[in-house]
Amino acid sequence: MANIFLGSDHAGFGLKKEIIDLLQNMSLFVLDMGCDSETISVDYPLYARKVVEAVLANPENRGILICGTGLGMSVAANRFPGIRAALCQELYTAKMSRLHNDANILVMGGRIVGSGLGREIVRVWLSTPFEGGRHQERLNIIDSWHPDPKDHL
Ligand SMILES: O=C(CO)[C@H](O)[C@H](O)[C@H](O)COP(=O)(O)O
Repeated sequence: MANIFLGSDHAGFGLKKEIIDLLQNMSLFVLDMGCDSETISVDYPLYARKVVEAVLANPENRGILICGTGLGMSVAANRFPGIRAALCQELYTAKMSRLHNDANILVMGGRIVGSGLGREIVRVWLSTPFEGGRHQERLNIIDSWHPDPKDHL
């Protein structure tokens, strides 16, 4: 299984800690790229970028980003070619984001998703494969717009 890189702002810090606990219990390699506190206000794009760079370094890598709503993190991460960041606040979207979109970053809102649901979303997201086929052809169209993602880092 891939290495998993996590990032949050202050609003996502609590849920991120829950998810790290889950992933470590699953014996996965996990790296927390910050932030480190829920009491100090920070800027989510800085943490989105750290995780984006780690995910783009190896196609096997995955990322999980958490802010208050998940919106800021998904907007920031999806600015980067090669990133397919999926904002998932329930299980169906989490499953489909892997089956159809080959999402390489999962985004959640720490002020929306509780720890029980958040853990289930992560379990489903990590265990669902990409279907390929017509979905790969659609992703190829997107990738053709920016052939080398590293040019945009
Ligand atoms: O989506 C977001 C930003 O667009 C996130 O939810 C942030 O976590 C949120 O904006 C942080 O809000 P705060 O009032 O600065 O805690």
